Amino acid sequence: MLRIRPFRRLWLVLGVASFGDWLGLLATALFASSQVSGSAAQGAAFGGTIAVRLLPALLLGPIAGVMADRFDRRYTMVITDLIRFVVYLSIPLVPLLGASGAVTVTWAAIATFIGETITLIWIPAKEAAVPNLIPKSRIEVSNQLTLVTTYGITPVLAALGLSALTAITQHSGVPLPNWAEPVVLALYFNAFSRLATALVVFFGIREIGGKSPERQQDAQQTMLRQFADGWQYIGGTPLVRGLVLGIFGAFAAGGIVIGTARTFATSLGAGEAAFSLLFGTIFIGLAVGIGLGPMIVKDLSRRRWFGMNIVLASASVMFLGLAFHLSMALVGALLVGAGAGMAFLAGTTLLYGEVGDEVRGRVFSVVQIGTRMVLLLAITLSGLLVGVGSSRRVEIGSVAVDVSFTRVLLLGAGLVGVWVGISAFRQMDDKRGVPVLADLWGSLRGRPLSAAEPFPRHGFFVVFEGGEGAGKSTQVERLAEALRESDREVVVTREPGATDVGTRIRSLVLNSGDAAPSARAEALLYAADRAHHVATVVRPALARGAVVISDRYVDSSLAYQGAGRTLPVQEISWLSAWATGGLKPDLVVLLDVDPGVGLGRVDARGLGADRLESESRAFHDRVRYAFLDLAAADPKRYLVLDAARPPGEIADAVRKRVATLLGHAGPGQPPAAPPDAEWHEPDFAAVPPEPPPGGRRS
Ligand SMILES: Nc1ncnc2c1ncn2[C@@H]1O[C@H](COP(=O)(O)OP(=O)(O)OP(=O)(O)O)[C@@H](O)[C@H]1O
Ligand SMILES: Cc1cn([C@H]2C[C@H](O)[C@@H](COP(=O)(O)O)O2)c(=O)[nH]c1=O
Repeated sequence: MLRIRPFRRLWLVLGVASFGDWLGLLATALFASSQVSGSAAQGAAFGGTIAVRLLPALLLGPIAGVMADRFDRRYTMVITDLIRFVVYLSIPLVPLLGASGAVTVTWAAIATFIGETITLIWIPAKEAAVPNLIPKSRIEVSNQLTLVTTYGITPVLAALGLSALTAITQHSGVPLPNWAEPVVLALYFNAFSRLATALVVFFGIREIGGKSPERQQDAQQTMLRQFADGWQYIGGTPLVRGLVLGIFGAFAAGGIVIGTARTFATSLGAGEAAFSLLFGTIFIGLAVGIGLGPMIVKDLSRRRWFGMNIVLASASVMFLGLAFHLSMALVGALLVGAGAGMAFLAGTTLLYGEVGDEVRGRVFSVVQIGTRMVLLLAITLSGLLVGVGSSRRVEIGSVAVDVSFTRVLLLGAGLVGVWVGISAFRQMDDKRGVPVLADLWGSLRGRPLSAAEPFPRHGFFVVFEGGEGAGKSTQVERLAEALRESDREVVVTREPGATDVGTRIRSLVLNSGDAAPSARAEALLYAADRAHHVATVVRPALARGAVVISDRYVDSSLAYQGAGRTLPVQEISWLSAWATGGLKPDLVVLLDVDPGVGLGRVDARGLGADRLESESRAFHDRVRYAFLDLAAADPKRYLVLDAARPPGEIADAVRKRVATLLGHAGPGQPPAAPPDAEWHEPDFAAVPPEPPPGGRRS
């Protein structure tokens, strides 16, 4: 709790300063345009002042981050704020000293330029300092608060406040002295808000000061070396590189929509008002995404969420390209904003948490400058490109749509963004082996799936599945014999019952007489056996480089407890993913046999039937078709064989497939074709009533 206090103080003062900044931006532009006459000159003064605010990013950007990492951040923030106070205060004071309109405008532009340049040093120092003030678990909330305040509340308040003040003074009819004009008052507010920040940081947030030993050591290097190291760190750290590129991608998506919005609105047959609506909707989406996103997805992995949001924003840009009605376009714009906002929030939160203190200033400087540049470039380039080519009117039924280059641009940009998002997702996925949609759905419902456990996997994992008496044990032994002839270590195992714990579980589920577990308890018992089996037998063997051959694995639970007992299959899938830490087999050999034939073989052994073998024929039919459905959903991973064929033929087919998969990999080497990372999502909604077509088996 104590550690949060300084941050609260900082947040409050940053809110006021941000309000001052927005007020200053609007006021300086209005002030400059009010000093000259003629609409052209006023337009140039207004636009020029805003452009001047973006220019310093290009010039000072590269060294701003180095300064934030090199010097004491508290002093950096205080000194830069004091300079800004003086510079901003000078803007309304110059005309009071009798300067002409032209001199005043020129000075307003120069002062804005200096102020913005100084801001570029202040922001990385602040961004780098914030994570040192708050516990890691609170970073997202505080980041959320800061983003909403900076980009949502304060710009709106500034615009409303300024226009309200102007309206009141205009309607009152009382002539005001120059120094009390609303715009001038706003400029004073902007200047004094910087003074307030400097004082609070200096006297109230001393925690920002000082340097870690790593930063002290880094400061021995030249600034050029530190600058080069910063770029090397960003380029050479996959997570940081992915995050930075992803954030740029999200801003590019927003920029393209803004740049094309005017032409796009016209192509929808709507006018200026539609443009403003689209523009405003993006910002509403942004605020909604940043404000509500974390509450909705709850504990979903932020790395995954980041990639998902880039995909959401980009897919929404594509949707915009296809929209033929304003209502569709508004939905698209809302989703673009929400996706971009959530991606920005997740990305910056991850950066706060993952990037070390000694290099944080440089990373945030790149993010800050890069996003400005990308936004500016995307708006300008897309604004220029929309003029290319002519548009055609296409009629689809009763709807007429203008097919223009704007739409092509939106579709193309969206497609590239989707690709970037998927790549980012793949690069930084921390839950490999956990199905994406199930994970998302689970998180929305408050039950996120845990991440796949990383481990050095050098071996090969084959699983035999099938109904009762299909011949699994027979084929497991045959394959093991064949593989043992090579130099490989072969581990033969089974579920349930491969361990001491498993033996007890096996007798509980299969031979418990009248004390039979309920369906859910049964599912949990199989999962418990599996968790222990994977942790103590399968993973260690795979880590050693062995070939592990298991008689039954996860699919048995999906088929028996899911389809057989009719428990929700997705929940059984979650349970298994959790129990196994996301471990999937490289190959599943499914021995498919008519339950009548299989149970007949079991009967012929004369050992009696266990609890599951004694289930109804309908139960075993459901199990059979569930296995076949699982294989059909992921054909690359499965080898489906007709278990009525002679054992020797089946063994040959299995041996061949295993040899192909092991390829030329020697003992202790991973298989030639590494398995993909995710569980397929079973869907047993429709169990086929008739026997499977022969084509599904080899
Ligand atoms: N392809 C086959 N054709 C005919 N009989 C077979 C075939 N494969 C195995 N059998 C016989 O069927 C019986 C069951 O075989 P096996 O124990 O290998 O099956 P299983 O699938 O492991 O059975 P369970 O479901 O009980 O674990 C055994 O008596 C075995 O000799
Ligand atoms: C792993 C697993 C197994 N079962 C059932 C399937 C069989 O009836 C028995 C196992 O015995 P077998 O000797 O391998 O035939 O248990 C299940 O219902 N769920 C599972 O996850």
